[in-house]
Amino acid sequence: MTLAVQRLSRQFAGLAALDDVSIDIAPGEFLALVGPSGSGKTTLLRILAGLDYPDKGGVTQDGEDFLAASARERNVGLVFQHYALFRHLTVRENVAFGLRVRPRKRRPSREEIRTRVDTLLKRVQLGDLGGRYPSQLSGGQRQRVALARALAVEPDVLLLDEPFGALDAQVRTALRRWLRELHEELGLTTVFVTHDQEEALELADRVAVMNKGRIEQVGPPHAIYHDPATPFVCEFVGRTNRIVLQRADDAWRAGSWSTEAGPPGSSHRSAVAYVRPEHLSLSVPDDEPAWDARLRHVYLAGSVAHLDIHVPDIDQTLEVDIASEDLARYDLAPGAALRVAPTRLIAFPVEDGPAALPIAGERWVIQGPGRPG
Ligand SMILES: Nc1ncnc2c1ncn2[C@@H]1O[C@H](COP(=O)(O)OP(=O)(O)OP(=O)(O)O)[C@@H](O)[C@H]1O
Repeated sequence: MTLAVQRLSRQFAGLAALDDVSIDIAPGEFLALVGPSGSGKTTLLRILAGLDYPDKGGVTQDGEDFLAASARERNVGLVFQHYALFRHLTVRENVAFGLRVRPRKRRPSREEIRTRVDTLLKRVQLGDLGGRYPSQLSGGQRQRVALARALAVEPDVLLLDEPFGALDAQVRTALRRWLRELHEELGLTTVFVTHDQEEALELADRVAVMNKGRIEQVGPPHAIYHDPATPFVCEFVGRTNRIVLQRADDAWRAGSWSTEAGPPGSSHRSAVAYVRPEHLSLSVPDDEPAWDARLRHVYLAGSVAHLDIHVPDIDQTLEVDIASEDLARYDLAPGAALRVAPTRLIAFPVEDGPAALPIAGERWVIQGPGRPG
């Protein structure tokens, strides 16, 4: 059952929490909503859950009006960051709750409830802890109980709002992998809100990046990471370096580095370009344009080394990632002199004038030193 979100708008005190948002959520899809604080993620989720209503727009489920159904009729499972488990109920009773409170006609028998709770507790790997109270569980265990409780009513759609937000990094990583496996096993449609873009890229089939109540880009994780559509997505998702390019005749230039690449027929004079740290090369052939740079710091992070290098020519410190094992190969100690050049940039021409706003819809990719992409 496809959920079609059509042109939703929601205002609070004159401010747009959602501004004309449309997206189709396919059956069995794992969709992550990411974006900075206040970008409208929770508002969209609450509307899907039936906890809030839009001022404009609608949602249909296979053509039927989804918003006309009450929260209960929608058959959604909900999990929030702060586990709203009932403290006076055991784990088993918490998981069974949604089934016990059903109207008599739709309520499964005691025996059926017991079997279903057993199965779910095993599935969330809490089979032995059914008799405990929430206060006797770790944060990660409580979130798994919350998830089991949401799953007990056999929802069509699972809505998760920062479910691992309050957990430490290690538990969080373990739980997100586990959640992805669970999602694949059950084939549920899942909408997952997080402000952690890494979590979204790792978990989701598609990621919707939200900014100021709008969806800036939606696509599979690799497209969001490798082909960000707007400057905002470049800056929000993953680490990046921002460089200003100036046009000089047929070349685009930033200090001593230049490239002949440019959008065909473009008449713009300046652009902002984004380069990922892994797209800055330290082994540039002598006849290719490059910046002279000096290594400032090396941060070793396991298999990857993060370098801060200073490029006097453009007066910027850039982040470069290389494989840790290459540190010795390049003889990289702080203070070392380097030649560096971007191997892939995403560039957005900007309007002339002090505001230098990006020109909507215009963007080009520069691939390889000096070669147009
Ligand atoms: N009930 C409300 N009353 C007034 N303003 C609200 C209400 N709910 C949300 N807002 C406002 O709407 C905007 C979007 O909020 P929302 O909670 O959807 O953002 P979010 O992306 O989920 O943020 P976060 O990551 O911080 O949870 C914010 O500016 C917020 O202050």
